[in-house]
Amino acid sequence: MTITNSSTNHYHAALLCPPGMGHIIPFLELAKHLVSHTIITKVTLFIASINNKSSKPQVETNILQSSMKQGFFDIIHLPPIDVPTNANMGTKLAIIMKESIPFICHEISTMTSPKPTILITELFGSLVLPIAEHFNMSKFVFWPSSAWNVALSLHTPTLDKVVEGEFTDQEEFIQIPGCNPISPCDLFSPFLDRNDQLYHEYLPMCEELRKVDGIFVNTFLELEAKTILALRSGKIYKVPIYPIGPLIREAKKQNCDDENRDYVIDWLDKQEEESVIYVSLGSGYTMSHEQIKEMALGLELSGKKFVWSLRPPSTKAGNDRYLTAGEDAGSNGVPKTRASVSAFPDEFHKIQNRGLVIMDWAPQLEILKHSSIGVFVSHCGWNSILESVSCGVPIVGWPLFADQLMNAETMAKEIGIGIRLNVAQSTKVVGSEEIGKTIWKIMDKEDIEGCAMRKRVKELKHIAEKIWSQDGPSFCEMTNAFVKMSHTNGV
Ligand SMILES: O=c1ccn([C@@H]2O[C@H](COP(=O)(O)OP(=O)(O)O[C@H]3O[C@H](CO)[C@@H](O)[C@H](O)[C@H]3O)[C@@H](O)[C@H]2O)c(=O)[nH]1
Repeated sequence: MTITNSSTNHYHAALLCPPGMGHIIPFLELAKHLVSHTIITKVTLFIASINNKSSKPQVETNILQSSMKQGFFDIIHLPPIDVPTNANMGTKLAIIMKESIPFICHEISTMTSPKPTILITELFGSLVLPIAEHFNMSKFVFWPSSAWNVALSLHTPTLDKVVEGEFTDQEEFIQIPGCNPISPCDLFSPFLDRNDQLYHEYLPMCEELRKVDGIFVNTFLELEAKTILALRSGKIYKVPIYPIGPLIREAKKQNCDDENRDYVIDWLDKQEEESVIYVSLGSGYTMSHEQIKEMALGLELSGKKFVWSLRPPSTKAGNDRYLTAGEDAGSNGVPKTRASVSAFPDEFHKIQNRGLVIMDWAPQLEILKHSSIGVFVSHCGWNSILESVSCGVPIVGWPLFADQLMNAETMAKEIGIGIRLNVAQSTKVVGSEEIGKTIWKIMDKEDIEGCAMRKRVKELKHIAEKIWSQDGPSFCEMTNAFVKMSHTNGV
């Protein structure tokens, strides 16, 4: 794309990222892509943090250190903020971002060459956006989740006026102009209780979202065409939408222990093509005893080999991070050498010798990229969905909370690359039979639906490969955003 004269100004973009790996990973990718974009000369990434007693996960430190070493952009850690321990994560994030405002203002006011002219943050940081006006900066939101989720948040101030009673008690699906309707059961945390502090934090964030110069969404047209077109039609609210995904890490740059990484990859090298299941329910979630039991039985029923990234309940991972389920096992299948795995149920021993359990940070992208992986059992965090798409791996979705229920629905229905598991509403657990038969269906070479999903995800993989090339669609979307900004704001 040719950039017009008025857009040849070079900008300094300040990025404000909430704490947590699900946010930090896509923000680092956004920062790298901005730096490599010709219109942006400098990027500063502010990372907010929570004041808690436990130290930062080693992997977070490793990932940030390796980005700093590359020296493409500056990283500023904001002072840790105290939050009530009993508050839910959404409320904690809102408090952290609001209380970080004085520190961000101080940092921005001291920056001189060049002064930051663009502020980009996430939904939870949107309450910080009014400071952009004070510093004469353009303001953008970066959305590390689906376009459907953007549509819901943009429509929330309208829904707030027309929906009576609790959202979750509605008998009808929630309608958003031009988009797929949303089941009240799939709405994320702020919608669960309109009297809760979180809803009162969330509503003004949605109002701020309506005032930005643009929303960068980590998605692309072929993934969510219907929703992106609805957003762009202005029927929901007139805000410029820029799909700039998929922003995901390179498979080579996984920040985990090399020896452990080699152990997993060597094991995968010995397996047949598309024969292994990869299981991971996210970077922070700890499975319950009951969930582990059903998953273990489900893996057994599937009859396939597996790699399972697992955080056991109420325990910390020990030093020895990788084990085959059988190798270190005692008579009941519980590995003897690890006090921490005493939390595993007996069902675990039924799958011994069939797979590999990773008790710490898994090299997820490298695993997904490996030709032996045939399916990903995922909690449907948006980064995981994008990574699976980019590696051409179909998904079995076990959504747990937050946006994951809507993500799983999009993954299965709009994107068409997998199946969402049925979760028992009372226990929030999926039965082993459901897990086993769904895995089987997706991996079965004879199953027509399974074949269609595998074909679709491979097509999307090829599209995703070219999307960030120079003059590829996502590169051009980013250019468009800054060209429009310079015309509108005259910066
Ligand atoms: O052992 C692990 C576990 C995770 N990851 C990586 O960590 C990221 C996890 O991101 P995601 O799949 O989005 O899960 P969460 O960390 O749970 O993400 C949070 O942030 C997402 C983006 O906003 C939301 O969609 C989720 O609901 C929310 O829980 C991905 O890049 C994974 O590759 C690893 O590399 N190794």
